[in-house]
Order: sequence, then structure tokens, then C-alpha cells
Amino acid sequence: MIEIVGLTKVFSEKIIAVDNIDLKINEGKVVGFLGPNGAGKTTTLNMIVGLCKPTSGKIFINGIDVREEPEKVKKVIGFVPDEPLLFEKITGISYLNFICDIFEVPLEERRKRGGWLLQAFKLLDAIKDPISTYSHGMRQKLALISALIHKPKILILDEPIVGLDPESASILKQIMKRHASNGNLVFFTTHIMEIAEKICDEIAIIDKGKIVFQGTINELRQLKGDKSLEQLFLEVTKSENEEIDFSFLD
Ligand SMILES: Nc1ncnc2c1ncn2[C@@H]1O[C@H](COP(=O)(O)OP(=O)(O)OP(=O)(O)O)[C@@H](O)[C@H]1O
Repeated sequence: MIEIVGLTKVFSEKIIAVDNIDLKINEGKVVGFLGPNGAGKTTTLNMIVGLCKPTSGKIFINGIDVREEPEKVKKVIGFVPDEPLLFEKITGISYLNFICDIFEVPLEERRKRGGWLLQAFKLLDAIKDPISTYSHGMRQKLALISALIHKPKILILDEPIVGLDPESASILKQIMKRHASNGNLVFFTTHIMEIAEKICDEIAIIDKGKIVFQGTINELRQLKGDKSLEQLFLEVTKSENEEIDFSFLD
């Protein structure tokens, strides 16, 4: 479980990226984190995984305070940032082995699970090549495989589907759902409403650093009416664009 209490991140006097948010995310669920550009999604994820220090507030992973026992927490987390930084000079397989060593994945397990993941994401042929030769999508897939290889109880993904081809995107969505139904937790950001609608058990919406909704899409519809998720999102974040005069483009 992820429990966030009064979490705030202030970058400067003018930039309050995350403003006193509370969130509770339970295992067994795929939870989408939605919000306009600059709303505070990445900053929140970076604080959860310990890459960014909160100004105030607490984050608990399975009851453990992230700031007090960072190593213990990191062991149960699989994380893919929005722009994964991989070592360019080494091969994909060296990188994957390096990750397996850090997470102490047994040899048999890394062969089986790694082999399955590499095959599913069609990365087997390139795994012995240097990462510097990989396309953007291939890097994304290697980062995803690295995040999944140690069977993390908590999977945190920042815009994981952007950049993947349709087949890989479909496989990732199925893995996310399966991972959650196996009792794990998947928390991910997306701007694509169809993806949220298709795979999320719950969504949390952040706007200008504040949580404006958390619950199921059906609960949001009960509150705001039977509309498309895109329309509901625009209403909740007050970003409807009716005042824009598109005839300018004619
Ligand atoms: N290192 C930083 N220093 C200063 N300001 C930052 C820093 N990182 C993020 N911000 C600011 O914090 C706010 C939240 O940014 P964040 O990246 O968390 O948003 P986001 O919801 O992930 O946006 P997007 O959907 O565009 O990726 C923005 O105003 C951003 O400019």
C-alpha cells in the first residue's frame, strides 16, 4: 500500500509543485494518476520512489516511512521514470544483469522471467547490442523489463505507454492488469484517457498540486454526470477550452 499524508514540494516561492496532498493506494489495483501538464504528477512519483525530497509530509510504502528506511522501500518498488536514463556503453543484457544483481534476483528466476519479458516485448534479438544503438521505444522496453524483473510489489510508471508501438503497448497494459490482479499495486501517470478508462481500477486527478478527485471512474460519473472521461477530466481540472476561438486557424 502507498499512503501519502500532507505531502508538499515547494521548488521556489512561485512553484508549489505538490500542495499538501493525501492519497491512499491499495494493492490489487491499477491506479492512474491524471492531471494537466505541470500539475505535479512526476514530482509526486519522484518523491514516492525517493528521488526527490519532500518539503513536508510523509510517504509510507507498506507501512514503512520512505525517508526513514529508503533501502527497504526501494527493494519492493519497480520504477520507470518518464525519460529513463540507461548506461549507453553497455549491452542490454549487461544492464539487465546489473539490475538483477542489485535486486538479488536468483539466476533461474532471471532466466525464466527475463526470457519471458524479453520475448513478450520482442527485445531478444537486440539484447546483446549496446544500449547506445537502441531506439527510444527499445530503451523504454528495457527500462520496463528492468522494473518488472524483480516482481516488485509496487510498480510505479511515469507515462509508460507513450513511445511504445501498439503491440508493446497492448502487452504492457495486460502486464499491468495481471500484476495488479496478482495482489500487487500499479500506479502510473497517463495523459491518454482511453488508457485510463480501459485499465484503471481507480484514478487520482491532480491539478495545480492538489488532488481534486480519487476514486473509480464510475464514482466520478455519479458526481459529475454520464460523460466521457475526457469531458469529466476537463471539468474537474477546469480546463475546458470553449473560450478558445479556433476560427483563427481557418
Ligand atoms: N526540479 C525542478 N525545479 C523547479 N521546478 C520544477 C522542478 N521539477 C518540476 N518543477 C515544476 O513543478 C511543477 C510540477 O511539475 P511536474 O513535472 O511534477 O508536473 P507533471 O504533472 O508531471 O507535468 P507533465 O504532465 O507535463 O509531465 C511544474 O510547475 C514544474 O515546472
